[in-house]
Amino acid sequence: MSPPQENQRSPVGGYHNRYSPQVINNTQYSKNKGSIEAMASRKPFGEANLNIQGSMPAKKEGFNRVLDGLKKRQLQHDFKLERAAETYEPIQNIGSGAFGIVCEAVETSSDDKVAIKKVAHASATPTLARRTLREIRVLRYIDHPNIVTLRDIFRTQGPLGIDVFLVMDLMQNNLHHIIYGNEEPLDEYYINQFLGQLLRGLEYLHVASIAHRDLKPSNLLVNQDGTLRIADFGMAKFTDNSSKKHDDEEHCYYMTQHVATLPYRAPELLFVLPEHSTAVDMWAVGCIFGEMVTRNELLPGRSVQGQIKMLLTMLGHPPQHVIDEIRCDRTKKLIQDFVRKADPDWEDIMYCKARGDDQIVRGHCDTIDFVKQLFQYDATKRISIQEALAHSYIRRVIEPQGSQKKCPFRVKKDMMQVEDLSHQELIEIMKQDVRSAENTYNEMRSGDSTGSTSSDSLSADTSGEYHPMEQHEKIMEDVATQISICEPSSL
Ligand SMILES: Nc1ncnc2c1ncn2[C@@H]1O[C@H](COP(=O)(O)OP(=O)(O)OP(=O)(O)O)[C@@H](O)[C@H]1O
Repeated sequence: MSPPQENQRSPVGGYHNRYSPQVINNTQYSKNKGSIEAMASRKPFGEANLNIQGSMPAKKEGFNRVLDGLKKRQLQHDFKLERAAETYEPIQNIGSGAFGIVCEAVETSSDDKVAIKKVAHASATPTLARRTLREIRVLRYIDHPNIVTLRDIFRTQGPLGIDVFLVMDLMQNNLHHIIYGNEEPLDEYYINQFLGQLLRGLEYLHVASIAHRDLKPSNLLVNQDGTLRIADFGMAKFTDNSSKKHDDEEHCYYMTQHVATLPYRAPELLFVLPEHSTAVDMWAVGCIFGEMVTRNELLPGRSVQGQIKMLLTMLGHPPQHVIDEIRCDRTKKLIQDFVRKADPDWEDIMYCKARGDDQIVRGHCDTIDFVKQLFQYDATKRISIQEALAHSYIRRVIEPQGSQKKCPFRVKKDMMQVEDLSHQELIEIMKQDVRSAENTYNEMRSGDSTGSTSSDSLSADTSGEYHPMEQHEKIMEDVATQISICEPSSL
């Protein structure tokens, strides 16, 4: 059966489900060819056989009609766009997470396909408001080929507060589906390409001291041409010394609320260590890389305690100085009482997890060393993004790129502010941000290139008791003194 075409009607009615488990065509699979020469002999990446196939069984017509009707009603219920209904027409639900529902839609003026993420009642709790503001503030000024593109923001008034809608470029799939959508492990070529793009997207963020903090395969979106973009910035955070007091609170939060996805959670979050930074993402990179190679989660814990035991079993004990820093007595005791295991043999771990088919790791010292460096218990010893990009394994398998654009300085400043706001302030600033973004995007759509910036719009609105712009500027001043970086052009 030939693969369904994009937007072809599927046997069950509605559009072909491009989000069902997908397949990488392995016709180009060639074991042990990880070098740049081997990559060069392949088709250009844009033409690669990254085939997307539907896997929905045919169902009876009547049943399908009912099902379609129900889905349509659910979509209409979830995506009441109010004024924005003139601009966007929702087509189908394509994904949901703990905080958002995402639909595919068409921008009526351009016929472009977009993804709309709805964060329902975003103002209802401080956690939701902070998550939403973080996502808005990271994505608004970011422009990078490996980070999802935000096209528009708007809000509606829902029964439990504000519903915020983020409109993004539509991506066709996510890495989770791609890893598990095939019987065979992922082609080594794609593993390296995905890893390279993930590292480049992270470099852009980490250089600006922004940690994503929720990296996992389902948050890495992938298109048919193999482009990978990092998505879901609800946990993203500016990480420097000045945010330590919040880290303390968040460590407890992590322990109790299970915010970040456990199998990708770094030990400093899991063990309640005093500090964490962009290094948490590098641990997750190790987990994602291992998962691409083995088609199995490397550290699949299902509870905080289970995850800690999983680490101890697979990776052995943390060094004593790391244990000494743990402030949660229960965690400390759990680790101290746990039977000591030998240090990990990464070749064996990958081999065992891959059920004996790990062509990428077997016999490659540099790959093993790369993995070891990512799984350092001590975050200060863990490989940084720059070290990872300079590592011999990465240099062997990924073509070097020229110098990258810098993340705008305003993103750092805006992100810093998010962590200091009370619930009420979060709501006010979120409204301000959405309003100013709406203006900017509307002006861009209507071709007005003199569109006001966020600061213009914010300062224009000074009604009411609370003055976010004053607060904003004060924090900017503080940040400017705290961070000794001078980038006047991006201010
Ligand atoms: N731009 C996009 N294009 C296509 N699909 C997308 C896009 N953005 C998100 N998705 C899909 O929607 C799903 C949910 O989105 P997202 O992860 O942002 O929501 P969330 O509630 O914040 O998730 P989580 O529970 O991981 O925190 C994703 O796994 C992805 O498959």
